[in-house]
Amino acid sequence: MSPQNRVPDRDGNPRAECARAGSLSITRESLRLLYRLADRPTCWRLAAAVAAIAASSILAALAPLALKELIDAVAVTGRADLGDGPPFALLAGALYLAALGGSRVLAEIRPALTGGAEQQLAGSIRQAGFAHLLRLPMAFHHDQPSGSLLQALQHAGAGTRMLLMALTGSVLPVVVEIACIAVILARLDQPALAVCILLSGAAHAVLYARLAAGLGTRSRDVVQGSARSHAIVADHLQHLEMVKCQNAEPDACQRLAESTDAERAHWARLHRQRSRIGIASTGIFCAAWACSMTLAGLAVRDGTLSVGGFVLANLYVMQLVRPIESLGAGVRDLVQGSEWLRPVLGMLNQPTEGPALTGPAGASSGASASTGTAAASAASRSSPPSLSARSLCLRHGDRPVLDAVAFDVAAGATLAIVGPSGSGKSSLLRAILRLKEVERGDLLLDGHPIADLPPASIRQQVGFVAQEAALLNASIAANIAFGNPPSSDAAILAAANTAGLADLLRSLPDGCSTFVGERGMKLSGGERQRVAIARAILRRPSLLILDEATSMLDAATESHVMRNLREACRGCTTVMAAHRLSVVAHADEILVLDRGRVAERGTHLALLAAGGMYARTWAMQAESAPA
Ligand SMILES: Nc1ncnc2c1ncn2[C@@H]1O[C@H](COP(=O)(O)OP(=O)(O)OP(=O)(O)O)[C@@H](O)[C@H]1O
Repeated sequence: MSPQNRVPDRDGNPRAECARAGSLSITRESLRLLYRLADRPTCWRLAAAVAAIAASSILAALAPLALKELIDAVAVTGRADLGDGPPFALLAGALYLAALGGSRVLAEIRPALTGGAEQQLAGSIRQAGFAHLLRLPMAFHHDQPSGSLLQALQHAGAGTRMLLMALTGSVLPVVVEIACIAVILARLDQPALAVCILLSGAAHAVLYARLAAGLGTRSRDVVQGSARSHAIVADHLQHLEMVKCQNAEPDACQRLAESTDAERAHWARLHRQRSRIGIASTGIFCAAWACSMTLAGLAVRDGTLSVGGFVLANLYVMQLVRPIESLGAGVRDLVQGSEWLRPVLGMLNQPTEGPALTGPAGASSGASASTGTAAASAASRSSPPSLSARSLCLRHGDRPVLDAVAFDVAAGATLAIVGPSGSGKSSLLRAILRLKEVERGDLLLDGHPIADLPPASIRQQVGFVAQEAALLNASIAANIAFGNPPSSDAAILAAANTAGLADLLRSLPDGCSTFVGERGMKLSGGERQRVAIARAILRRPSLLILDEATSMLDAATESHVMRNLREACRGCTTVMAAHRLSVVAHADEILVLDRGRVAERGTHLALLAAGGMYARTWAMQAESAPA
């Protein structure tokens, strides 16, 4: 299957094989995944739980045998002989109680053993899912609401618990118990009775196999519905300011209400399907019980079965109710738990961008990070790469974005990309970072096709400042240090000062320790951009990529920050996109993009002299600039 086919749909379910696989194969895949993730203590705990379950089930199955002996002894002597010595009836009674009690005690030990295993596996699956999500290409994330991904990770934990509960609490004990009962019933030497019970078992198997498929579909609908609702909540919370300014709170609530209604309908269908299985199971049991008792009664009348044997047959048939009900519940939970895990399995089946780097983030980009000023850090960075493009074509889905773009940037030189909005500037920068794959042509880093280089090894040498500064809900210092080699407070402060944050930090009571809020909402747009620039400076990149990095700064601050940035990253190869042409005037070459094609190229002065698109834009901006 080609990678494109593995891109997920908008409902949170990958369009990979996983989304089409039947419930049974999803259950198999879920169990394989849990097996891979189980650590040694969990394996031991589960092995002990299985042993306890098997012993409990065997004791439960044997208990009626002791009762039969007790009843037969009483029936033969007419009374339970409590006279001389330990009588047989007393022994049989004691064994009956011991078997019942032992079975219960062992059954109670199971949750204590499986509880720890459930916690470990649920935690590990979330960890594995999150780690994998981070390594999936941006194309996956562009098509996937983050709320539904979050919900998929949560469902994975719940699904894991449900699967383990179903296996260790229902399916496994019941299978052992039914096997024991089958052996005992066979030894009663009542073939008609045995056939009757076997037929009932077969009918149940057919019932579960047929209804489990329907249950899988209903469970999948519930999971998708819930993912949709989560995506709606996350989407509106992330854009709360816009929702408020649009007075759109009722619209947002309405969207969630519609999704919740659909979800409720899916749940109702799931519950109906579960009830259908339960009712059909009870019907089969009643028919089997009526047949068995009729046959056992006839055998007692004909003298081929003792009274104890009749009671035993009755007990076992009755005792089959609970296991068969448990088995039904177990199968239902197994199917449902697997469906809860399906989205994460789908995610884990998606091919990642390439191997992640091991060791601390940015570790190789310079070990002397902890002390330096910007100048010292510039000296310690690895040598800058050259960058070139030949006939580069790129598309987003069916839309061509770049067409036959070519350029050469020597090591340490600066290439600027300008052009109207939507002309493909950001897409080109993302192609260099391998956040977007090239469709045709070559993009070469130091002569190596970027498509052949692991994304992590490219990004390790890059300092990237995006159009919208991405800040985590942490302190300013933590945001500057994020993903960079371990740095001292002095180095972080130096980077912040270089990025023009000195005045801001002085004005904040907590300085660099000030929390910036979710997505940096407690800072202004320009402050967020400067924190992102400080992060890039601290990285001591050999390749600097700036996408409208200073678009939110006033002209004076922009010129000050850009001067500092050039000084701090002196010697870096730089590729920058900007609308404000004054920012790119110093570049060694300026590429003017128009609808994905290179319309003009040259230095600032050459482009002005050419009197084309660049010169017209320059004149327009000069006119509107404040004196
Ligand atoms: N993930 C995406 N999926 C589909 N189309 C996209 C995606 N990202 C960008 N595009 C489209 O690609 C085209 C180029 O976008 P790009 O962001 O590269 O332009 P730009 O020159 O950087 O624009 P701006 O100056 O406004 O930032 C646009 O028409 C845009 O709609």
